[in-house]
Amino acid sequence: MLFKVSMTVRLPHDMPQAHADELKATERAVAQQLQRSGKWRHLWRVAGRYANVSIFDVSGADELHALLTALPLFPYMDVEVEALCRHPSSIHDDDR
Ligand SMILES: O=C(O)C[C@H]1C=CC(=O)O1
Repeated sequence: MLFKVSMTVRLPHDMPQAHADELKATERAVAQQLQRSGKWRHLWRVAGRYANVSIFDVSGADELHALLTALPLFPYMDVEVEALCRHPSSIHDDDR
């Protein structure tokens, strides 16, 4: 199943820079591993914001929930999830 996920990161202003840097580095490693696995299909920065729009390809909502809540930055994110289904006019076979 495909899901569109919008994540907005809000790190506390008083978080020590070293802790923020460590969280971001760990998040990057996890995100890149999930992209290599094919589960995190697209990752786009929203221009001008500390936010992204992503497409996940997972078995269902339970797997997506497990992946998102395991992200190191999850405690500092606002997350919005939308389930996607095939568009009848799409010419692509890989969008289901
Ligand atoms: O930067 C972000 O949008 C937050 C998060 C998502 C992937 C990643 O590496 O960090």
